[in-house]
This record gives sequence, structure tokens and C-alpha cells, in this order.
Amino acid sequence: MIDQTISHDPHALRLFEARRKFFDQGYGDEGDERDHPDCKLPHAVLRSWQRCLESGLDYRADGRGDPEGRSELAAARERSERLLRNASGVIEHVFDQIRASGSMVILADDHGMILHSLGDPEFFTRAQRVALQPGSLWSESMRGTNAIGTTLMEAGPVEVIGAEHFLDRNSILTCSAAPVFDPEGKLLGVFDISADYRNNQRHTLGLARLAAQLIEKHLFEVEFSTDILVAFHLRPEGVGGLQEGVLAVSAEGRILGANLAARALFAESNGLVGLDFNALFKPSFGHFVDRGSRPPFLQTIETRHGERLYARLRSAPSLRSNPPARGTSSAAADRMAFCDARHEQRVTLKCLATGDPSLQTALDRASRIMGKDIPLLIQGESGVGKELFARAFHYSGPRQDGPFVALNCAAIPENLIESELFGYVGGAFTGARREGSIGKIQQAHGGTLFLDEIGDMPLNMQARLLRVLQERCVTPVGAQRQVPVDISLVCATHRVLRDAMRAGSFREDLYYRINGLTVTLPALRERSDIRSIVHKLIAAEASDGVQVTISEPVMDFFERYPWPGNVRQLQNVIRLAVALLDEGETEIQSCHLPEDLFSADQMGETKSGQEPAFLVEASGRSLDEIKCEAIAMVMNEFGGNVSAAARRLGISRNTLYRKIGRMN
Ligand SMILES: Nc1ncnc2c1ncn2[C@@H]1O[C@H](COP(=O)(O)OP(=O)(O)OP(=O)(O)O)[C@@H](O)[C@H]1O
Repeated sequence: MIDQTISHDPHALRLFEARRKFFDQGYGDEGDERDHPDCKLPHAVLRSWQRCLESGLDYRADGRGDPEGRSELAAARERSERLLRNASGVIEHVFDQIRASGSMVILADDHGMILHSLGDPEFFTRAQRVALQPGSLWSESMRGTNAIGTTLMEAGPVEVIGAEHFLDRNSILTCSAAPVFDPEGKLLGVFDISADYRNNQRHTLGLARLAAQLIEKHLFEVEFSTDILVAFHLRPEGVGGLQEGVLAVSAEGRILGANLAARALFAESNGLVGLDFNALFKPSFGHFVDRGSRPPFLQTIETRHGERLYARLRSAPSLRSNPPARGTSSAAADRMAFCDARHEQRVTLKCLATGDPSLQTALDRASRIMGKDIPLLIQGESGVGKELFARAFHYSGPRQDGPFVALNCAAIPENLIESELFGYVGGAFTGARREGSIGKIQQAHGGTLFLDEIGDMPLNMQARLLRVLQERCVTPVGAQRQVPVDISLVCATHRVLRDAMRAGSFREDLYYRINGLTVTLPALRERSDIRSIVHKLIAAEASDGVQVTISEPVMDFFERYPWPGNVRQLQNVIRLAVALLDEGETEIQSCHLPEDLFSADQMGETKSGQEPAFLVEASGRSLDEIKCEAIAMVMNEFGGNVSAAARRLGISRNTLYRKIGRMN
């Protein structure tokens, strides 16, 4: 049963003793300490031995099992094409790391058939003696306890060293394996590293696990490249690492896929796929997306079981083109709810007219080019409503029954922009969906294509886009033929494109092609219709039938505040205020406003003693007046109680005394 080589190895001898106990007396000592003097067997190994014994397998059996024929291997590879495609890079990478260590890297399918292997030549020959080669089946029922087959049975990483293999003949091996799951939690196969028993290295199991995780990560990112990804971890620094949990979520907030860490965190018995984001987390999906789309991108969220996580929203191209239905996402609902007809999905330019002259000019000019083949370029700071304007332009014109398709050029990785915009044919590149994919340009056929943050489009894409606009045809990646497209183009940017042109990051010819008409939307602080917007936003946020009003001091403060985040910020402030109203309370007062609206920073109390950037920007508008206003309002609200007012304002009592002194 044991050869000369291992007879000098204390571990091997203890293992030999353990085998004797198990096979002769029918029991074994379980434990996780392999080096324990009593040679405790790892739980997984002992469980496997028991299974093998119960199935009638004989440990002395030859069990070699010739490799299946070529056609079986080809069929298995075909069946596992998705696994092979996503694993090939990892196999090569890991093999590079362990080259010349007398090891072999193996990928097996979910039946235990070896699909692919890379190994050092000297170990290859030994491995072949036990049929460790492509086409061989290493299921537990076929070959007893072994890392591949036992990993499949245990659905977790397993290391099987020397005589822990059930069959005597396999005791020349040491094998470490980890399962690979698809984003739905289905076991796809096993990543294994095998070597001569004498070359056993402690860290090999860790390497196999890491490799399996890398394959899963790759698979996840490729399969959900066009969906919304939510990455999270218990610690902020864990987000972005290999241990992060990742969920792929549809625009409606439904879970489409979950990686292993996410599945482990929730441990839902029926899996996570198909569940609603809102059933797992607070805040709602809409709030999460809304907050996660702007700095600071890392936010805290809570699971429904009260666990606090750090989370980040990753590429969400599909969100903008397919906004969630009202009730599932407040972000999308915001966009829809702006007209008085609150359930109106199709906002029009008319709805946006709330009395500000410069906005009115933009609306008038845009109306004039409606239905004409003139591209529209919308400029303005972040949050002023450029996308809403683009939607309104689409739904006010003759293409309103066609699609409105949006792509945020800043929100998707550079290497995905091409396939997102132009689409691709099946097999065009590694990771491409077999059936290919239709790009945004083609999706917008008969309607409007909205390219947000066009200033962030990579230069090579700019050249291709220009060609599409000139030729009115698109060529998907890998396709031989052009497809004619009929689109109306609306672009938006918060950058000054002329500066980008001068800096060489934006093509001049494209610039002239996209700005048939340029409109610039005013920053909120420059608008004269803040009151109307506030009323409309309150109406959109308040629940049906409840008439919410706003106190005059708060409205006054709103009119003077510089709103660095523009309408988006105002909308968030109002949403919070409405949510903070007590039952029966119908008036928004300063106590319903977020504290950071008055924070020390915003009151000009920065460490350097300088005004924060947005206050400097608004310097033409009497900052002192704004500060005094805020202080007076809060002091008034707390009946002159300085301590309470200072707490509310987020500044110290001394600072508040000083400020009041200066005001007087
Ligand atoms: N005139 C408006 N009336 C009501 N709500 C508005 C208005 N303008 C913008 N909003 C709301 O403010 C939020 C931000 O608007 P939008 O996304 O259109 O801005 P943006 O300028 O495209 O921002 P970014 O440059 O950051 O993409 C949205 O929720 C939108 O519904």
C-alpha cells in the first residue's frame, strides 16, 4: 500500500495508519489538523471516503478508466464553451506562476471531465500513468476521493494529499481544487492544481481558489457588461477587491446575477436571482442609483437584516436607455414626474417652461428645429436637467413614438463604448454573446439617440461616430455589411467642448457635426423661477392627495442658496424634507432640511479660511446675505436657543456667537 519513498514521511505514515483504521475497523478521526499526531482526516476527505465505501468502491481497484474518446471530449468542450472561454486566460496565467514546480493546472467540467490542462513535462508522464489528462473523468464515483470529484460533491474547495486519495493508485498525487460557479450559482466546473505528492505546497489551495474567483469575476463582468452592477463589502477598502460582493441588477431593480460573495452574504435558500433589490436593501433601488451616480460614489447601504455595507454603483448603461418604471425606481420616477400630470412618462418641452427667461430661450430655440434634421447639443452644469431636456425634445417632436435611447459616454468603460454604440456580431471577440448584440445607434433607429457627456468619448470612437453621422450607416463590430440607420442626434456635455478641441481631446469635425444647434441650460442659482420648480418638485414628491406647502423663510433661503448640484440637489433636498414630515405635518420647515445644507463648510468655515468653491462661484450674489439668512432662520426656529441652533447648523456655539456678533 505504501512505497519506500513515503515510508520515511511521518505524515504519510500517519495517513497509512488512518487508512488502516478506516478500512479495517470502519472509522476515522475527523479534524482539520493534518499534522496532528493522531492524523486527523479533513472533514471533506472523511465524508468522501464514507461515500466511496457506501457506493461499493474498492480502494485497491485499478480505477484507471481510459480517457473518453475524442468525440466525447469535443462534445464536453462544446458544452462547456462558456467556461473554457472565460477560464483560458486564467489557466495560462496561473501556469506561468507555477511553471517548473512539477505541477499541472487543470480545468474540469461539472461532471469531472478534464477539459484542458497545462503542465510541466516531467509531471505530465506521471500524471498520464493515472490518466490525469484531458478526456478523463475524475468524478468521485469513478475515481474515489480526489480533488476534482470531491470538490464537485462538496461544492467547495478541497485539497487531497497523497494517501487521502481513496484509491491507492492515486496516492502519488497531491491535488487542490476549487469550484467555479456561474452568476446564477450553478456549478460550472472545477479549477485544479495537481502535483507529485512530494511537491505538496501549502499555498496551492489558496491559488486554486483565487483562480476560480478570477474566472467567476471574468464571467460575471462579461455576461453583465450591459447591466447595472452593484459592488459591496463590509469594509470600504473591500469594494473593488476580489472578495467584494457583486449583484447584477436590471433597470427595474430585479437581481439578474450574484457572485459567490453576494450569495454567501445573503444565503437565500432559493438564490438571489429574480428577487427585488428592494427586498434585500435599504434604501430603495431608485435612491441607490440616484446617489451612486455622482460623487462620493461609495455609499453605505443597509441589508434588510440591518447589516451595514459599503456599496458602489458600476457601469449602468442600460439604466439610462430603459428607465425603471414608476414605483420601482425613484430616479426614473423623478424624470417622469415633472409635469403636472404626475404619471406622465412623456415629459415635453412645454412641461419644462416654468418662467425663467434664459431657459425659455433654450426651449424656444429647440422647438424651432423639431422634426428637422439638425443635431442638438445641450450644455450646462451637472444636474441642470440636460437629460430631461433631451427627453422632452424627443417626446415633443415627430419621433415621439420611436425609441429614446441614451448612452452616458462617461459612465461606461472605454473598451465597452465601441460595442455599446455599434453593437457586434456573434463571436466578434472573446466574451461576445453568441447571438451578437445590437448597439445603441441601431436601437435608436426611428427615434432619438442621446449621447450624454459626449466630451468624454475616446478619440477613436469619435472618428467612428463621425462616419456614422456622415454615412447614416453603422457597421457592428465584426460585421461585413453596413446597416442603414435613421436617428435624430442629441448630445450633452458639462464641458466646454471648444476647450477640449483646443486641448486635442475632441475632434473639430465631430464638434461641427453635432452642434447644429447649441442650447445652454442655466444653473439653478441663475434661474428666476425657483419658486415654481420647488412647488412642482414638492407636488411630485408628496403622496397622492396630500397638499404639502413650504414655509416662507425656507423658500426664501432656497432662492438665495447657490445650489452647486443644481436641480438634482434641490430635488434631493425636497425629497428628504417631504420624507421627514411627521404624520399630519404638511409644511416644510428648516428642521426638515439636510444638515449639510448649513454645514460648517458651506457656512464658509473651511480649514484654510477660504470660501468653498461653489460659494466663490456665487460671489456675485451676496454670500453674507445667504449665511445671515440661514442663521436668522434657524435661530428663529429654535426660539433664540444658541446651542440648539448651533447643533442644527453643524457649527460650534462659539462660531455661532461670532457670526451673530458680526451680523449685528
Ligand atoms: N426642470 C426640471 N424640473 C424638474 N426636475 C428636473 C428639472 N431638471 C432636472 N430635473 C431633475 O433633476 C435631476 C437631474 O436631471 P438630469 O439628469 O436631466 O440632469 P443633467 O444635467 O443631465 O445631469 P448630469 O450632467 O449630471 O447628467 C433629474 O432627476 C431630473 O428629473
